[in-house]
Parts: sequence; structure tokens; C-alpha cells
Amino acid sequence: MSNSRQDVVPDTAETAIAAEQEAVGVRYVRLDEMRERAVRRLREALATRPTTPQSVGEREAAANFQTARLAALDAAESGLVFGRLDLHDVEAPRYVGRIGLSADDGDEEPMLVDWRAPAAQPFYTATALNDLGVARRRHIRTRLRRVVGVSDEVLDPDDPAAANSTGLTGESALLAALSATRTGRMTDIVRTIQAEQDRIIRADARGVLVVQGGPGTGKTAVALHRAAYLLYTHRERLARSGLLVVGPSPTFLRYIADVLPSLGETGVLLADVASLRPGLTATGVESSASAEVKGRLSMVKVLQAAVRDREELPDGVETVVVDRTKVEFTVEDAKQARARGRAGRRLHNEGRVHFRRAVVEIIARRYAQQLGADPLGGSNLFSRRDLEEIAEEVATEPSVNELVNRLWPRLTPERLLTDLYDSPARIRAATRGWSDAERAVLHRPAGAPWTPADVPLLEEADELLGTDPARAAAADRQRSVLVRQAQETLDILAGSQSTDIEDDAEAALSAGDVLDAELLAERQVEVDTRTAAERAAADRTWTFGHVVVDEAQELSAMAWRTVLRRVPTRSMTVVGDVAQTGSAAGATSWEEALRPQLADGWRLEELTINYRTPAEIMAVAADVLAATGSGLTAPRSVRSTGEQPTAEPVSEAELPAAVAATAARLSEQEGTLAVLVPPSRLAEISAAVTARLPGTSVDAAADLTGGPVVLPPEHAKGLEFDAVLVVDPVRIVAEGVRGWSDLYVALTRATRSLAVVHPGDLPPELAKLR
Ligand SMILES: Nc1ncnc2c1ncn2[C@@H]1O[C@H](COP(=O)(O)OP(=O)(O)OP(=O)(O)O)[C@@H](O)[C@H]1O
Repeated sequence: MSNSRQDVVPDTAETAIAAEQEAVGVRYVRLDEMRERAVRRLREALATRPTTPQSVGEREAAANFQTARLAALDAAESGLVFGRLDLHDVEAPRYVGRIGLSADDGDEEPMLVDWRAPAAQPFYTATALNDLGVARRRHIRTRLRRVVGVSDEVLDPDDPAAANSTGLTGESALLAALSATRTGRMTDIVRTIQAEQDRIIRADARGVLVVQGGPGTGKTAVALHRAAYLLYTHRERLARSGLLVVGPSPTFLRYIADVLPSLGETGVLLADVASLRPGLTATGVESSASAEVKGRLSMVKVLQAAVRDREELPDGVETVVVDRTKVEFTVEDAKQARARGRAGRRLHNEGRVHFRRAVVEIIARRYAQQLGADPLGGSNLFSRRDLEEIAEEVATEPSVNELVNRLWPRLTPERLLTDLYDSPARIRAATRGWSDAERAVLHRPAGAPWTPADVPLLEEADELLGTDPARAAAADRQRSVLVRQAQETLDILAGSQSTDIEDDAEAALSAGDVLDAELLAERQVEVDTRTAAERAAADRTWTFGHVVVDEAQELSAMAWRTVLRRVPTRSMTVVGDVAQTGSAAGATSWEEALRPQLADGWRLEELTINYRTPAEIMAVAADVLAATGSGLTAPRSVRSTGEQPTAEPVSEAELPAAVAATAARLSEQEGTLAVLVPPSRLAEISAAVTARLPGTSVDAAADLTGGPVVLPPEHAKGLEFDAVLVVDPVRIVAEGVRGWSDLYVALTRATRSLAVVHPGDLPPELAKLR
């Protein structure tokens, strides 16, 4: 039997709620059963007594799997069921929710369809004109396990409303979500994903997908839901290789940290570029000029030159001492040894081994010539074997080692960069064609803390220097221990082999026949029970199955290289807005940022609807957007609040007190509040606001879930607040490297109220505020 459109009788609210309560209740019962089963299996796994290293691994893997399963089931508790589709050709309604629940009676239609499954897609994309088989879409609202409301859309092309459609899916549910007060933590949007967002979320995982969208168009939300979608669709591959989300700052990462867990996904690594180098916290601060210079692609050449510069020639003849005999080492000798070190385009630390060998050979030969010269003019008195022994002795001579270390030192990235920054001479040698002013910004005394812009350079240097032989040797040692342990395991297995099946050739196949110690050792290495995210966080050479980059417009060329190295398959989602770029090293067009890195290997999608900023505020921001010179048009706001932004002129002297008073007024309303200030006023304004509102937190220490926060625009990027107070917009513009973009960011953070307090006049670009 098929449902026809006429079958969709508009229920009364009460009957609909009662009916859905029953349907939802049944699904919660099922969720409880699944949870109990997962708990049982977790207990079983933990209760097993592993006897072999292999079974330790299996137990851990089973326990980890059930723990992740439980986390996903727990995450589904709130709002388990949120949608229902009545289809033309399917009798039973299809319920859509946070996870999939199969039907227990072998029914084809599952009890609940995971929002990421193809069967759920019409919930997000069906329209009256293209109904995808859907007669009615119902949004179900629940509180705890109780259904508190439903809203229906009948998808009928003959309905006059269809022609005037806003193009929004589930408009009332959407507007309710958008008007809700914010908590300081981003939430998921599974109930109300819009069609243009859904297309991006479900796009093919292959290749680099770039999403350009104005403020509030849901780029972050879309990127995170896409991550959840890809984890669902390519579960096995991504569980092994891991998924990385790169965001602009720790504050931002805290802001988005709950979204993926709330979608049941716990194994994702969130990081900013500054923390991409394991073991390093780059907290140093530097001028935007030096960050810009360090972010340039030409730094690759600079680092290459800096490395070559450390493969030195002596100023003149060097003298080393071998067994108390002086031996000369000439510039020509050094050239020869260097050529051997560099042959085959070896990386620095690998080449060093060859350089060293060459130096030792040259010195040994010369020493032998001096000592073994036949006084009668015949050939050298030393045999080949003698020469080998001499070389061994030369290799241990301290003066020879000192020479090698001086001419071709073993380098870590940290040492290379520290020495480079510290020495104007080294900087000059590595920066052909640079101006003195550019060189000067690189100079920095040794011992200064690493900055975020140093991280991509350290990573690049790692690539140029090559495997540190010391590190490689340590890894080798570790491996031989494992092989020895594995051999012992095999011996034990062989010893315990049953003897009464000896005649049966097939049964007598012992573990040693199918496994050798090397292989077993490898398997032990694999029995590393950390999640991919945990292992990836500790390993700079880890490559991910997919990488999401948020606020990607801020990445410098060097940062791009660091990120791209982590994803050789180029399966990436890159989201950002080139009108919001604040850093001097960032991008003003995707073409300019990505072409040097990816040539044509990326595709562009756009998001056009602003879900955050009310129309009243966006009208002001649009003029500022025009002033950024980006040529982009402002996204269309989906809602207006009727509340006009306010502007309050004050004198310079009154400013702190006026800001504190306005902040106090705004903080009386429910929700979150941010005071966004030019960097130079951060101290003064935060003191005034904190005095008035003691729960205030400031900049890097900002607790978005607590009281008001005071931030410079740069650090408000990607965040949102119910109310925003922008202080001294003229100075925000003046102080930023791309000041109009900073102001655009500041003005577009509010979901409800915007106030501006300004000393002096407002510029014409803010005329709408007057
Ligand atoms: N389909 C949706 N349903 C409900 N809320 C949505 C939807 N799309 C976006 N939002 C909400 O709109 C707000 C803005 O989204 P988001 O932060 O992802 O935008 P953005 O494009 O990343 O903004 P910015 O460029 O300013 O960083 C968030 O509160 C988000 O939850």
C-alpha cells in the first residue's frame, strides 16, 4: 500500500504529540537495551585474564571498542529521535535520529535511521518542488525523554506556500535553535541542517573541498558534522588513520570541543597549528611582521640555505692530532669530504655519516703517509689491513670529532633555527635577495620562547635534516628488544607443542612455521591500544585519513605545508572566509593561498545564509565588509530580531567607565557577553569591566562558559555571543594588519544584541550606526 499525499492528515498537536511519545518511548527502550549489552560486553572484556601479549591487545581493543560504543549511546540520549518522514511509497513512517537502531523483527525499515545514513538525507533536502518521495516531514522536539512538540511540513507542490518558500528546511525548528541563548560551547545542529549545508556535509571524501562562507553561515558547524559523517561512512579506515581538526586557537578549540562527542564521535584530534609539533608548546609572542615573514613560502629556500650553510669549509688548513702526531686537513680535503656527504642529495643528518667517513679516511691516509713513508722511496709500508686499523683509531680521536662536529654538526630543527635567528651573519647567508629590514625581523636572541610561526619552520627543518641517526638507532634498539621477546615467545610456544599429533603433518604446523620472530615483533608493535588520535598526537610523522581546517584563511603558506604533510591523500575539508583574514601571513583569496600548494587540486563550495547574525546587525556589518576590499557580498541573515544596534559616543576620558556601564547593562540580559577591544586597550578596558563585573575573564584565559569576556577581535574569531560590545572601532581598524576585517569579525559575533562605544566620531563606513 502506498501513502498518498492526501493521507497526510494534519494531526492536532495533542494527538500528534501522544502518537510520537509512543514511538519515541519504544526507541528509548531499545537504546537502553543496547546500552546494557555494551556494558555487559565491556565487563566481559575487562574480566578476561589475558595470557599472551596478543590477548592483552585483544582485550584492550575489545574494551576500547565497547567504551566508544557506550559513549556513542550515551551521546544519543538527548534528542535521540528528532525527525519523521512520511513517504509516498513506504507505509511505515521513517524516524530519523542521532544513531541508527535496527528493527528487531527483521523489518527492512530500521527503527531509527542515523542522520548520516543515505535514508535520512531527504529529511534535510526534500522540498515541495523536489520531494524525494517525502509527503510530510515532521520535526519532533523532546525534553529528556518526553515529546514536547512537533512541527510539520507537508511537501505539496500545489500548496501556494511552496512557491513562496524561504528555502529553509524545518523553519520553525531552525528559528527556535537560532534564537536560543548561547552557553559558550558550540552545540550540534543535526536537527536542523539546511540543504546547502547537507550537500557539503555529505560531499565525496576525496580531494580538497574548500568552503567559503561569510560569518555565521555555519562553516564550523558544517565542517564538524562532515567529520562525523565521514567517520560514519568510512568508519574502519578513519578509525585506523584518524581525523584531525585544525582550528585557530586553544580558546576556539575549547569552544567547539563538545560538538563531535555530542555526535558520538570521541576519537578525533583537535589542534591548532602551534600545537602540531608533538612535545612543543609554542607560546611565544612576536610582531605580526616577523610572523608574516616566517609564514612566507620562500622560507623553504631560506631553511635549505641555512642547512647548507652548516655544511662548512674551514677558513684554512686545520691540524688534528692522531696518536700524538699532527696531521693536516686542508680546505681541499674538506671540499672533497663535503661533496661525499652531499652526494645523492642526502638530507643533512644522513649526509653527515658519509662526510664523517670521508674525513676519517682522508686523515687516516695522510697519517699513514706521514708514518709509513718508506725512507728508501718505495711504496707505503702499511698494509691495507693496517690502514683499516688506523682509520678506526682516527675515528675515535677527539680532535677529529671536534672537526667533524664543527664542519658538519648533527642538527636538530631546534638547534638549526636557534642558531639561525641568533646570528645576523647566518641570516644573511641564508636569505639571498632579502632586504636588510626583512632580515632584521628574523633576528632573535637564543633562548627566546618558540612562537606559533616557528612551528611550521621546525617541521620543515625536520624534513630537511632527515632522520636523526641517534633517534633511528634508538628505534632500532627498541625493535631488537621486541624481536628478542618475540623469539622467546615462539620458543615457549614450540616447547609447549603437543606431541601426540606428530604424525599429522597438517596439525603439526607450529606457530613458528607461520610466524617468525620479526613478524611477531611487528604484530606486537601493532598491538598499541591507544586510539589513532592519541598515537597521532605523539607522532609528528603521523598521516591522517582526513583533515578539517577551520578558519583556514589564517594559515600562512608555511602552515599549509605543515598541514598538508599530515594528509598525503589530500582528503580534506577546508573552511573559512577570506573577508575575515586578520593575520598578515593569511589569505585574501583561496586561489592565491592554495594554488602554490595544490595547483588545481581543490574545489570550491559556498555557503550563503547567515544563521547567527540578525539582519539589523548584518546591515551595519555589510558596509564594513565593503571596506575590507574583499569584493565579497554579505551573507543573507535568516532572521531579524527587531533590536537595532546601538552606538554611544563618549569622550576619551569617559571611555572605560562607559564601557563598563554598558557591559553591566548588557549582562543583565540572559546569555553570554563579549567586550571586543582594540589590542592596545585590552588592559585598560578589562580592568574597568572586571571592577564592575567581577566574573569577567580576559583574552587567553577567557572562560566562554563563565561570565563576560574581554577579547581583542583576533581572538574572537569563530566565536559567538548573545550580546557583543565593540569598543573604539576606529582604533580596531587602525591597529589591525587588516583592520577592516578585524572590525567585520567583531561586528558579526553577536546572535542578538550589538552595542558600540566610541570616543570621537564614527567613520562613514559605520554610518548606519548613527
Ligand atoms: N542549520 C543550522 N541549524 C541550527 N543552527 C545553525 C545551523 N547552521 C548554523 N547554525 C548556527 O549558527 C551559528 C554560526 O555557525 P558557525 O559558527 O558554524 O558559522 P561560521 O560560518 O563558522 O562563522 P564564522 O565565520 O563567524 O566563524 C552557530 O551557532 C551554529 O550552531
